[in-house]
Amino acid sequence: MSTISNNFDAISDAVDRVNILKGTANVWDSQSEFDEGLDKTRFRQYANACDRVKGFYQEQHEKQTVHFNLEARANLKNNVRARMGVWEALELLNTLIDESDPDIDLSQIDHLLQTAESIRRDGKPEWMQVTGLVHDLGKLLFLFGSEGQWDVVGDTFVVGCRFSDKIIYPETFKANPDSSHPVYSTHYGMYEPHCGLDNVMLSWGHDEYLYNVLKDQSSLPKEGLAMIRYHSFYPWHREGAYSHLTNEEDEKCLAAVRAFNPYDLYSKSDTPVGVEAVKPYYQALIAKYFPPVINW
Ligand SMILES: O[C@H]1[C@H](O)[C@@H](O)[C@H](O)[C@@H](O)[C@H]1O
Ligand SMILES: [Fe+2]
Ligand SMILES: [Fe+2]
Repeated sequence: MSTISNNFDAISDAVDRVNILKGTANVWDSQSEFDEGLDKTRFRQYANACDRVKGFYQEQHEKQTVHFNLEARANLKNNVRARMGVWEALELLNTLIDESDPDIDLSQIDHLLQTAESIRRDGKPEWMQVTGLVHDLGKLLFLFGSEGQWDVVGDTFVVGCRFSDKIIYPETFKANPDSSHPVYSTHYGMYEPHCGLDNVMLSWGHDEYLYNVLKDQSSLPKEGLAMIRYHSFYPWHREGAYSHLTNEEDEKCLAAVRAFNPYDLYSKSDTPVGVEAVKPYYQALIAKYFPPVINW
């Protein structure tokens, strides 16, 4: 009996995968609308970023300790911060100006719509468009009693092992007490070799928070959830750090996260999208992938 039901599970998983990829053979195409005519070198220029950005990372790199990260996760489990739908969340987030971002002058709803629209223009599947639409909604943490922006926005990195020199402003970690911790300052730190990203603690912020909210409250495929969870993990997805901790499963996620990245980063050069014009389209997509009310 159990074999039959296991078989059913396996078949329905396979059908789900086929449906996800059906008609979307180009999901991981490296070609995107940003491949021509855009000067990509003008993004993420941290060496000559303004003091706001430098100050942000100074504070973040000092305060993201293992101790803080354990507390943040415990706090997440014990609380529901708000109950609202995705569109309402988008509108609420619009009040935040992200201090970590050297490239954005627009509001968060503009950024999310630009990301989603650029994915849509490239003919990518609906689940990826809607992932683009929501990927930064975790920044709502800022309105839910975060300690500042340093525990909400910015690039992420692994805590609990030596801070990688592939993280931006690596010298600022000197001020983090974990830099001189007998375990956390070592190559593997508190981890086993190739334990997989699912078993490491990434610095707490909007990615990890939103992943935790949506993993049980959406029908996004695992690739979409990986895009959300790792989109700020530039030391890994762009710089190739942490290969001593990752496993084969992470390689599959990496392809998804890399496919997503250009839409997140380079759409910041686009002109703003008219919210009202695209609202009905995205509200229909939201209804397909999320319940009407989410526990945040
Ligand atoms: O400043 C940005 C911004 O906060 C993004 O939302 C995040 O995903 C990036 O990694 C970060 O560098
Ligand atoms: Fe983000
Ligand atoms: Fe983003």
